[in-house]
Amino acid sequence: MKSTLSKPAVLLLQDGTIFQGKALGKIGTHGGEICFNTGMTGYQEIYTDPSYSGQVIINTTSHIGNYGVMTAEESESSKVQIAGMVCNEFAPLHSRHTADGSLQDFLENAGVVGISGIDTRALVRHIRTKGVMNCLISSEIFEIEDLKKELNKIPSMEGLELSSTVCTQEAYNLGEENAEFKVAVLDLGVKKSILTNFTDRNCYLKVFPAKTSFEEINAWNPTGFFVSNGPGDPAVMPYAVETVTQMLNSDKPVFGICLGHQILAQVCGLHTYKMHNGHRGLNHPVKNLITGLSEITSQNHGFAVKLEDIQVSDRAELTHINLNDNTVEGLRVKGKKAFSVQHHPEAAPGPHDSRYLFDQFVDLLK
Ligand SMILES: NC(=O)CC[C@H](N)C(=O)O
Repeated sequence: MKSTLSKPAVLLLQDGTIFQGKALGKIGTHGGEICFNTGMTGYQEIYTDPSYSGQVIINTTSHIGNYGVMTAEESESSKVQIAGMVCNEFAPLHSRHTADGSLQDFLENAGVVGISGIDTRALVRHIRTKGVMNCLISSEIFEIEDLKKELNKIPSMEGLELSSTVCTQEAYNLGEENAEFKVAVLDLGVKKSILTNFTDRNCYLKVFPAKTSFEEINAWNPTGFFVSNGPGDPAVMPYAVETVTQMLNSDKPVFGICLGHQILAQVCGLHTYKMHNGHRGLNHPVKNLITGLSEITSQNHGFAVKLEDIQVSDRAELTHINLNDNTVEGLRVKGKKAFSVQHHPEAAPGPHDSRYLFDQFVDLLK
């Protein structure tokens, strides 16, 4: 067993609560906003999803690491994005014939500081009651006052713009050049599997950095626009709201996922808010109000669009609702070929119930 895994570690929450456990990943000190994901599989996809930038992930499933990693195939971006990881049982050994390494090595090489041996049920119940907060994990500092000092340096997720730091810094193309449709992607922290869902549907892509102007994007002459998922607070991204406003004004089809949905909502004059606790998991029930059918969805968000705003909007119409807590899950823009969802139709990880939304977008491109 790696020696790291036998060293002690500590988790300090912003409200002063302390959990003791064992180190994993890299020996060090790191923190972020503490969030829980209830998915039972897909840890590698989660850790490499750019939407998790700045967040420490509690995996509520009881065993993590047991199937190792497939570095290239199962990563949602080119690096590990999470700010830390908390779990109950961390598997020192993995078993899967296609794995190319262990999760311990994967996290250690990525510089991720983690902690295992935590009663994740108690921890999640605590956060569910108190609401989302910052935390610090350390396997090198054990003095409470020193830990508190480090924790206080972590910024609040509310008011934080992160897309421009995690997105591509150079525009690039993906797919077959002679494909039927050309989709311009506004990269706010896009997941790889979203892009493959487009290229699998006869779309040639050009992926643009978050702060690219509409003029530059439209100069490529796309058939339609996609506004991606991504980390941070949607309320502090006026640049993206401006770009998507112009996308909408062009009358070409527009599709948004998660952060992209929150931006499209703001274009329609709706507001977003920070949730008491976000939605992160693979089994969240959502109802499509147009078809009357429900779908089981993959989710990862800490902000949401205000339901009261969309109920009185003359620009946006509610298309999907969350069956657990009646939060806004989807909208379409009246009189435009534009729609968006809060959940993740690409899944990765998660069920594929909502993949029809990619087909719906391709139908609009036609
Ligand atoms: N997956 C996402 O795009 C997340 C959107 C946004 N950062 C939120 O937490 O709500």
